[in-house]
Amino acid sequence: MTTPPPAASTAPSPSASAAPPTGHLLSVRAVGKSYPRAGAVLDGVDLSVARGGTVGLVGESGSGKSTLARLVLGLAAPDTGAVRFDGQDPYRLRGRASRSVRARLQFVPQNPRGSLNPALRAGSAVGFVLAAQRTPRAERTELTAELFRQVGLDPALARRFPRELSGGQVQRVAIARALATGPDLVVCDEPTSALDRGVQAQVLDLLTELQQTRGLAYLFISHDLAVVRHLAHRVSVLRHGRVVEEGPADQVWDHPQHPYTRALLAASTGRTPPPAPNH
Ligand SMILES: Nc1ncnc2c1ncn2[C@@H]1O[C@H](COP(=O)(O)OP(=O)(O)OP(=O)(O)O)[C@@H](O)[C@H]1O
Repeated sequence: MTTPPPAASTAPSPSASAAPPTGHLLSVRAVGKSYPRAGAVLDGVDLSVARGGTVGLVGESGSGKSTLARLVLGLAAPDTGAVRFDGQDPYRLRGRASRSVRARLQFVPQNPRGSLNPALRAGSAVGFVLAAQRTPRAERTELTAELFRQVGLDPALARRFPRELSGGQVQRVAIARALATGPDLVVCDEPTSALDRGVQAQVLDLLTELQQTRGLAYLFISHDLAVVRHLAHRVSVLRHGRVVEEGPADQVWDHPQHPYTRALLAASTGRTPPPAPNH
C-alpha cells in the first residue's frame, strides 16, 4: 500500500540542520536471521545509529524491518553477527543491567491502540511505566502530566480511556509512555502509517522536536521513503533481508542509486528519478 507523503511541515529538515553528534549508540554488524518456513529473513545486515541521530529503515512489507527491530530491542537473538547497544548485547543482558538497557531502549509501535490496555485510562499506561521505574507514587501524577504536555496532550486527557481518544492522541500517549523511562534510543516501527496524512505530519514534527529537546536517537522504520525523509539523517534500504543502499537521507532521496530504492521513491511520490549513473 502506498501512503501519501506527509503534509508540509514547519519543523526543519534534519538533514538541513546541524549534523547529529557522532559516536554510535546502536551497532548492528553482519546480522543474519532465519525462520523455519520463511528462510533467511535477514542476511548480513549492517546498520549504525549515532547518538542523537535518526536512521530511517525502509523496505516493502516482508523485507525484514520488524525482525530487525526485534533483534535491536533484544526480543530475539540473531543467528549470526552482533547487535550492540552502547557496547552491550541487549538479548544477553540479565537483571539490573537488562533493566537499565531496556529503559534506555524504547519502542513506539505501529498500532498503539492495540498496545494500550482498553480497560485502563491513558494516564495509567504512563503511570505503570513510572511505577516500574520505582518513581514514588506521589510524583507519578505530576510526572505523567508533564510527559503528556511534552507530547502535546492536555494532561486532562490522562483520565480518558483509549477508545475516547483519536488515533493521533493514542500515538502521543504511546510516545509519552516510551519517554517515561528516559530513553536514549527509540525504535519506531511504522509509527504513523495508521494515521491520516495531516496527523502523520504532526506526529513526525513531534518526534523531531523531542529529538532536539531530549537528544533522542531514533531507528525509524517505514515502508514509505517520503515519511522517512521527513526526519531521518541517514537512510538504509532493506530488500529481502539485505541492505541494498545506505547514505545521507537527502542523497538517497535526490540521487537514489539502487533500482529498488528508485522504485520505492516512485511508489512513494509518483516521481521517477533520473537514471543513476551506475545502473
Ligand atoms: N517469528 C517468525 N516466525 C516465522 N517467520 C517469521 C517470523 N517473524 C517474521 N517472519 C517472516 O519474516 C519475513 C519478514 O517479516 P518482517 O515482519 O520482519 O518484515 P517487515 O519488513 O517488517 O514487513 P511488514 O511491514 O509487513 O511487517 C516474513 O516473511 C515473515 O513472514
